[in-house]
Order: sequence, then structure tokens, then C-alpha cells
Amino acid sequence: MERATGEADMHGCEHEGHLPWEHARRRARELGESLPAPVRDLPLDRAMGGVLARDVRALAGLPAFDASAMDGYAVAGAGPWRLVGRHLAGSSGPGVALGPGDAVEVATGARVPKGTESVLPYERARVEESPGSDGSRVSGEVEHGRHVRWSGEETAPGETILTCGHRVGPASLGIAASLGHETLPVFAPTVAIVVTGDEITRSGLPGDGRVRDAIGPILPGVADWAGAQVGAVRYLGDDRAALAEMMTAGDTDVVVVCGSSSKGPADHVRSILAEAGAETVVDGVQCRPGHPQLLARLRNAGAALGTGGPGSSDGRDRPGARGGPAGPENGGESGDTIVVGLPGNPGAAMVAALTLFTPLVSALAGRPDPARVDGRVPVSGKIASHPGDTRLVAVRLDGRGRAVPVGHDRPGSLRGAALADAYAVVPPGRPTAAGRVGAGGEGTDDVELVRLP
Ligand SMILES: Nc1nc2c(c(=O)[nH]1)N[C@H]1C(S)=C(S)[C@@H](COP(=O)(O)OP(=O)(O)OC[C@H]3O[C@@H](n4cnc5c(N)ncnc54)[C@H](O)[C@@H]3O)O[C@H]1N2
Ligand code: MOO
Repeated sequence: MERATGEADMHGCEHEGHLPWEHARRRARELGESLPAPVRDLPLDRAMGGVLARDVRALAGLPAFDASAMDGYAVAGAGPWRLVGRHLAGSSGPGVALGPGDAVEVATGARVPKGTESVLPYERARVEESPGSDGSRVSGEVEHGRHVRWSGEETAPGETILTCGHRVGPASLGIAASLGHETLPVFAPTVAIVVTGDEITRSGLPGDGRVRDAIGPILPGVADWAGAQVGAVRYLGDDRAALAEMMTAGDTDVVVVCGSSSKGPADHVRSILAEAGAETVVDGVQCRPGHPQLLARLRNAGAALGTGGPGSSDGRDRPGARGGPAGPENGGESGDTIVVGLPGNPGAAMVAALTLFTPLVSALAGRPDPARVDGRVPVSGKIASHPGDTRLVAVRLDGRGRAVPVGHDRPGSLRGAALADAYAVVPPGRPTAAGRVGAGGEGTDDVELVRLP
């Protein structure tokens, strides 16, 4: 087990119990992997990118009815054929039934009449009007059985089309819709986002002690990127009771609290967790910015402070073991809520979200961590290291794949993150000239990256 340190940093601040950045990240991921994966039947337009928790079967055949594959004439028996009607796409009802020698004009995709043996495309057909007799005649050479999409020939009703563990892409949504599905069962944790602080406003110009919320706008996108289902952002000011209720209601898998993570009089997160008997997984991370972040597990949330809880206000589906079949038959609602505390400084909150939140949530969603980048890239320019903490430095990738610092990455600002593709991970006290990574225009040191959404 990694050791948290209590060393003083360059500013003389003690960080008792803070974990090294990469260990904190790993713990968040491992916590997500150790919990039962929450399964939800999501409407198709919300299931994109999800990992299937169950096999998906065809609810109808594909095609669902015998249909023409060409614009032309549905025919039965040998020609020439007597033209007895017309079927356009979308026409329903049985229509005429073809007997030997009959033809019906059909559009591509239209249901063909009962008795159809083949479709003769317009290009191969000759039509002769025979006024005064029994209508028009169609002639031409047909290949028996051709140009008809027979019901269920591609997929039979009940056939398994996508298996558990499949990652839902656009084509998966299309085929699921084709086969009659309205929803798909995917691993999808729910996340409640809570913004604290009496000084925070949601609109208008900041100033005179008022601060525009900059974290509420970023977190839904980050959560969605990691595979979560997010409700509306909640604004609680510095109301401790309201915050305690949100954190312990037990009606969501993850609660993210922005602000209130430090040591001021209005920083309530830790005391609420302590009162509710939460298990602290990470309390402080040795990184810059973003060190006052935390991760805690509230077992049987809802019962903890006597609020709602599973079975009362809970809208959760029952979870199944990840990778295995899901649904009530697996039993075992965990009732746990994981609380992620992010620092109030917006730039620090972004770093913290990629440190604890995305590894946790993506694991709960059965997905790879979207922020994770394998391999290392060279640095262009210079990046100073910190003696005790890992620095996360906003960089963009140039045309040669080098990480170029964009600046503007103070803890209170998202300007650097907005311009950047990723954070360069600069380990503490990295031993390069003058404590810097990279030199001149040619990076001499390679860095790991954490991708920004
Ligand atoms: N005695 C100590 N004080 C502080 C420490 C420390 O270790 N000891 N750490 C500092 C660091 S680093 C950070 S980061 C902050 C974290 O504080 P909180 O998480 O409690 O956040 P607040 O105090 O509520 O706010 C900090 C700062 O951020 C602004 N803020 C808050 N929420 C938002 C938002 N949604 N959008 C935009 N800006 C927001 C807030 O107005 C403050 O300026 O603690 C330091 N102090
Ligand atoms: O590290 Mo704080 O999280 O600097 O702003």
C-alpha cells in the first residue's frame, strides 16, 4: 500500500495524509471497479457510448415484412403479367394478393403483396397499355426470388444481435431501433452535481464579491464523457443541512460537491462525511493545482443520516456484477453513494475531476478512463516542476506531437484548460536542469498526458 506523506511543501504547508497523484488516481479507479456496476435501461438517444449489461435480442425480424428491394413490379408466375395495382413505401394493410400472371407496381422498401415471387426492376420491364382490354401488361425477364427482401432473412426475431460487454456506437443504436428497441441496458452510474458557496451566482456579471459559477458548466460534460447520467446541477450556497441531505440521500451513485473542500468555516464536506460514518478513500492529493480533493464511500447512504435512501426515494435499477448478466435477478442493491469533493478554484476543480472523478465514474460505467493516454510525448519549451507535488500543466499538442504549455493555468482559472488538449503530468522534483522539464524548442524530457474532454 502506498504511503501518504506529511511533508511540508515549498510554501511550508503540511499535507498530512495526502496521496501521491498517481496513487490517488489508481484508488479512484479501483474503487469504481470494486463496486457493483449500476445498470440502467436508457433511451436510445442516451445510450451512445455505453457498455451493454445484457445481451440484446431482435424484437422483430429484419426485414419485418416481405419488401421490395427495387422500384419496379412485384410479380407472380410467368410473364407477361397483368398490372393489378400499386404499392408505395409506407402503405399498410394486406392490399391485393398476387395470383399467377399478376403484377403490382412497387417502390423500394414497400411491402410486396402476398403471393409475390420476384420483383422486376423498371429498367428490365416493358409496359404495354392495352386500352379497352383488362389494363396494362408488364413483360421482362425475372430471376426467380430476386429483388425481394424476405421477412427475417437478415435477422430472425429473437436472434441475439449484440452481446453483453459490447460498446454501443451509432450503428448499434440504429440496429437496435430497426429491431424494435426503445432502450438499451447499459452500465450507467448516476451523478448528482452540487455547487456550493454563497458567493456563487449562475448568471450576470461577476464583481463586488460575486463569482460566476465556472464549475457547474464544465462538470456535466466531464461526467457524460466518463459515461455517467447527470441530472441538473444543484446550487446550495453554504447551507450545511441542504448539503448533508444531498450527500446522504442515497438516490444517486455518485455525488460531486464543488467547493467546501478546504478548511474554512463554510467547508462542510468533511464534517458531514464524518458524521455519516463515511469511509475516506482519498483525502488530499499531492498535486498542483487541486490538492484539496477527496473521495469517500457512504455505505447504505440514505440510512446514514435518516434521509430517504434506497427503497424509499430511490430511482435506481438494481445493479449486476460488471461483465455478467444484470437485473433484479442478481439482487444486491449496494445502496452506497460515492462522494467526490472538488476544490472550489475552477482550474483546480478541473484537475481534480480528471484525477478522481473520471477514473471512478468510467470504471462504474465499465469503460476505459477517457482521460488516460498511453505513452509519453516530448515537451516543447520548459515546464517547472514542484519539489513535493505532481504538477498538471495545460498543454496543447503541436503538429509534431510535442506538448506545448499554453499558460494561464492558475488554480482559479480555466483559461489554460480551455486552450489545451491535455495536462502534462510533471512528477515532483523532476531532475532536469534548474528543475525544469524540457529545454529550448526541443523537448529533452518526455511527459505523460491526461487528456482533457
Ligand atoms: N487554510 C487553507 N486554506 C486553503 C487551502 C489550504 O490547504 N489551507 N487550500 C487552498 C486551495 S489550494 C484551494 S483549491 C481552496 C479550496 O477551497 P474550497 O474547496 O473550500 O472552495 P471555496 O473556499 O468554496 O472556494 C475557493 C475559491 O474558488 C471559488 N469558487 C468556488 N466555487 C466556485 C465555482 N463554482 N465557480 C467559480 N469559482 C468558485 C471561490 O469563490 C473561492 O475563490 O482552498 C484554499 N484555501
Ligand atoms: O490547489 Mo488549489 O486546489 O491550488 O487551487
